Amino acid sequence: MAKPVSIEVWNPNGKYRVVSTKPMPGTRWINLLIQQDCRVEICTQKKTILSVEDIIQLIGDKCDGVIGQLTEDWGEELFKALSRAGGKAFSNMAVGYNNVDVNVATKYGVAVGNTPGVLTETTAELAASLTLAAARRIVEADEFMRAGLYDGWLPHLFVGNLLKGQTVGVIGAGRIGSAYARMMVEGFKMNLIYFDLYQSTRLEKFVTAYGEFLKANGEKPVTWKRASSMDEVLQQADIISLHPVLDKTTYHLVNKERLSKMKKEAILINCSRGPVIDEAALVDHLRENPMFRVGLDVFEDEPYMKPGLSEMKNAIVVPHIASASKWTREGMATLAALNVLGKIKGYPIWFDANRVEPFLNENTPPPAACPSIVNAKALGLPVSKL
Ligand SMILES: NC(=O)C1=CN([C@@H]2O[C@H](COP(=O)(O)OP(=O)(O)OC[C@H]3O[C@@H](n4cnc5c(N)ncnc54)[C@H](O)[C@@H]3O)[C@@H](O)[C@H]2O)C=CC1
Ligand SMILES: O=C(O)C(=O)CO
Repeated sequence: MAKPVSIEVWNPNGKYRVVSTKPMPGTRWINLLIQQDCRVEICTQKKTILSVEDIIQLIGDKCDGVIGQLTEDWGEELFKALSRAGGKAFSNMAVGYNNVDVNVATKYGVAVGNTPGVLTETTAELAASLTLAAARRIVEADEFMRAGLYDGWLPHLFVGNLLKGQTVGVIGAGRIGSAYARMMVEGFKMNLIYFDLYQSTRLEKFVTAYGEFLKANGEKPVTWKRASSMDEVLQQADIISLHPVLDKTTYHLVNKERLSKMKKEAILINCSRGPVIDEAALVDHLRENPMFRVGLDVFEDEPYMKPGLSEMKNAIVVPHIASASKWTREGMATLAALNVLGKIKGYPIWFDANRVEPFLNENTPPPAACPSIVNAKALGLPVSKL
């Protein structure tokens, strides 16, 4: 028998029981649920990653919906328990939902929500930060200063890479990949090469227009290219940033063979999901190519790193913080709560998951809709006409 899990309860007499497996930033999400007659139970257990058994306990005998985290394994056992407790909705507090078996959720009639859009710029900014930190060797230089090793300016001290005029490669030019590409093109006048299964017309138009602007001002225009294969990006780009979803097609997308195709002094950034890179192969590559650098926000076996990675001077590692700005995290909590609430109340699905701003305006009530339900079509849920 698993140990009881500690919880905090809001609005104990609410009609609908909604469980959040973690305390989440801000209070708007709690207030929105309470205003619509929900009893909100927040797990306060001091344990970073809850087990399936812990969550089954939290679900209990009656539960209308759950807000969960990307660290949790939402598969057969949890959706069965949720459905048995009368649950209709689950939402990840994340845009990525590779921790959720959506087919199983659909089988049990449970809607699966995610939180797109609100984290796009914040995540792209972290990818840009890692790019700059890797290009200019900021972490190494900081460690050097703190160790008291600086004894005067030297022509060769921490020489890194100039971004201006170089080529930035983006794999997965969706919301975040496109936002990152724009930052690097506009901010550092880099040329763009991207690979995605779909054409990103908006991104291409942006780079074209910015190139024309530069030309009109007597500067060298930036350019863009849609690559016909991922390898083309790896061979041509000086900086490569990974932004695809994690699924069967993107598991170990960057492996030993592909690493060997990249330039010896290239910089690789990953703010998508750890398993997109074969991390053991990456450690070998970093060891054999000291001028090759990486900036990683995500890891193959989080929270662990593959042996050897933490010793590599040419790697910058941060603990999955790409969406960690206050506004974004509060917004993610709000979208996740509204996904669950909307399904419980029988609201339709918002017409465009890429345009969720109306749900984030704190001065107006949110639309009566679920912001983003990934299995809406499979469940035959109606779409909002708003
Ligand atoms: N590190 C972090 O904290 C965060 C990580 N993420 C990750 O970033 C991912 C992307 O998020 P969004 O940009 O909002 O999603 P999105 O759906 O807008 O973009 C993903 C893009 O990947 C492309 N893609 C899919 N398979 C591909 C393949 N085999 N090769 C090339 N491209 C492929 C899709 O066509 C799409 O354009 C999320 O699924 C999540 O895993 C998102 C937010 C924060
Ligand atoms: O949203 C996601 O997918 C994350 O990884 C955390 O923001």
